[in-house]
Amino acid sequence: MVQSSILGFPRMGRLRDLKKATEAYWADKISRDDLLAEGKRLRLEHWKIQKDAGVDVIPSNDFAFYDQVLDHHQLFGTIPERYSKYNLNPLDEYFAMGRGLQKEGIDVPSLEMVKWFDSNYHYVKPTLQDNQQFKLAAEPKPVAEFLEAKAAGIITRPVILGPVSFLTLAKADRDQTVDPITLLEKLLPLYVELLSKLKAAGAEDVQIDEPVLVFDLAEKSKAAFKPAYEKIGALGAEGPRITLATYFGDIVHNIDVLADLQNLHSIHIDLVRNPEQLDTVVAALGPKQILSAGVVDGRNIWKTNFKAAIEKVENAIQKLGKDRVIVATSSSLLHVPHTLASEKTLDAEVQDWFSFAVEKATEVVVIAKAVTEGPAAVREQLEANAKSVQARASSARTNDPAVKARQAAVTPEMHNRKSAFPERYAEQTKTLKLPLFPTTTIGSFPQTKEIRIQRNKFTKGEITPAEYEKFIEKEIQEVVKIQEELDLDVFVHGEPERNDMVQYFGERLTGYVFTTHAWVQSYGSRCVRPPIIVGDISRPAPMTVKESKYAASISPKPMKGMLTGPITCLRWSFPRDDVHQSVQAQQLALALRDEVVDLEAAGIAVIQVDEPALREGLPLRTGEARAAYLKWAVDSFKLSTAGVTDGTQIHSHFCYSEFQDFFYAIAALDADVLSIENSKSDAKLLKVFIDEAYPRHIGPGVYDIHSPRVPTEQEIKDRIEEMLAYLSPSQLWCNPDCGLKTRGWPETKAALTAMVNAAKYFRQKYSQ
Ligand code: MET
Ligand SMILES: [Zn+2]
Repeated sequence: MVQSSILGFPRMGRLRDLKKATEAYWADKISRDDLLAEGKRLRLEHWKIQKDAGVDVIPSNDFAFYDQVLDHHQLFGTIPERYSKYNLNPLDEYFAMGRGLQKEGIDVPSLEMVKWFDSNYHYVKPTLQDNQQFKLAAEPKPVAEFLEAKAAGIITRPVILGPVSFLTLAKADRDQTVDPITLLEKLLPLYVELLSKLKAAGAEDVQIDEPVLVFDLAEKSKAAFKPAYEKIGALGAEGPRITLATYFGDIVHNIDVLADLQNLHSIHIDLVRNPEQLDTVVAALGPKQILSAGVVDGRNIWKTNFKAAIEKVENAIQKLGKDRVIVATSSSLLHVPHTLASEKTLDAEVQDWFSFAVEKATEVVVIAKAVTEGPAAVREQLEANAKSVQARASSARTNDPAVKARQAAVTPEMHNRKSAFPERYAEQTKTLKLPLFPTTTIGSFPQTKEIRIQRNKFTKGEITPAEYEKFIEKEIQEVVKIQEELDLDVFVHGEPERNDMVQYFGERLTGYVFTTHAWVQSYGSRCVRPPIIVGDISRPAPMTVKESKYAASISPKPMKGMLTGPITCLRWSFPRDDVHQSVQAQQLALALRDEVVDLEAAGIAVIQVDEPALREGLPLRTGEARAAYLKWAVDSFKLSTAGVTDGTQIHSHFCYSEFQDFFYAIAALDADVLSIENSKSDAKLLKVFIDEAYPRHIGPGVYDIHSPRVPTEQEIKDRIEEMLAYLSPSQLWCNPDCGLKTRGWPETKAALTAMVNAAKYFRQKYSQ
């Protein structure tokens, strides 16, 4: 019999129950016991959902109150002393590492959090010491959760992060120099101990995630697999059977590692992302080893095409036989929303195309049954599925001939500005007349409670569109007045009308749909609800011109139009899986190009196209895949911005500072002005701009907007002074790191006052 399996289930619950409980606990509104009980309730509910769906292999220890990687800190006793010294309750210590703690004389920042591979989930980086000791928790969470499920009559497969991935994803603590992978020998005994404990508790199977196998691994990490799994495998019958799971990429480039993993029970691979790796992996399996075939997408919300998925599994069965294949989700389902059943407002046509975690649980079961008993056993499901797949493929919503025709007519010239930067700059100076060290902000001003209340009223129909528009105009008037008082040089309208920088545009484009409950965890208790791209994208009408034009009409200063770029619109949505992402990006680019041209025609001479997600789209592996991505990503940006005349100044914004390995891409965008996050980084990073002789203008953020702390004028001056070591006075702009929507007004005004004064100081210094 071919079994069905799930690699991990989303833990937030149907109505983001975990988020609510966790935040209530942080706000002292519920007790620790209440929170623990809610966690337990959710775990049970999720196991039952999977069991009721008929899933054979159900995960445990996929639950976490904050982050599953952070859980391993407590599991292995790697809690830095700055947290452990307070002797907090373990749960509070855990949250202190995840989100920092400022309370009753304790003031400790969080550990670093970074993106989990190329997903929008963030994990807390394991942070290790030079003399790191490891100690297995007295009551290891994987054992506790296994027993909890067992007590409820459900036998699960505990999930743990493997030693090589744990150490490869780890870093030395600040001021420490240890190379984490060198700690392998010390860490391995804990895995052995944990696995024996799991076995003793009754766990026959354990899933060990080693997703780093999809990277271009450093030799040291790659070489760590052999000793690690020799040791783990040596447990033999004393330990559980191990499924080693990889996902989000292929492992063909590391295939030789499999030779050292032949004592493991099974190997899981992602056949949604990389179906082509099947043959290579099958050929490298040991004679009895089982293949866990990830054919149900753990990263996206589309209904699985049963026919295609069954073909993939059959293909594996042909080579291995039915006993050696398991049907699985491609990765944990952490990255998809809980259930489609919560969506009451989607229209029936598109609703039938989606499948969230609960629905995907049924999908693995149907596929497993189809290959075990033959298609007749699930004929009804297969027929319904084929119908829905067919309906999606031929729907007028997916295919817009006008969009396709427009894409076919895109020429190489459309990607380039009319002239090179020096000529453009000369034209821009004529109209903009900006001083040295021009000051500006990144777009949004504080989104006050009042703004949210009015937006809510408008969404619910409690106020008319005209009333809402009046309100927005009043907000714009206010921010214009404030910017006048602050004496900034390039104004913004403040984005009061935008709920979210992607959703706002999605709602004004065809091809997008929106959900009401489809939340996915981004980090800790924070969830996002990405819009879904269902079809060809076009712009029926201008999206931002009204607000920008209004703002420009009430001030003599240059007003910056503000757009979200094509790659960010794509990356922060659930993309289509039926056309390549480059095609979707180009459609977005064409829609935005029209907007840029319309803004210019409306008299907006400065236009910023934000691309904060450009870097995170980089493929996990270097080399060709990266170059290909950068080509289409850069082209999309250029296509969206190059329709204007030389006199229009194009800005772009990136809120991350790791642009060293990425410099060429940013430079290739050919934006007249870049603003980048920089206030927390070493100004030395800016050296790349001299080394590469960057010719255009740039505003490295002069202060951090993530905290309410107000920088002093002197701090900003020092910052600018440092930047001047790398950038010339004539190319430097002054701006914060990012938008100010999460800030309050008092600190915003104070910080911008300091910024403007600092800029004036340098302006004066350099104009003499
Ligand atoms: C995450 S980048 C945000 C840019 C946007 N224009 C803002 O100011 O909010
Ligand atoms: Zn930003």
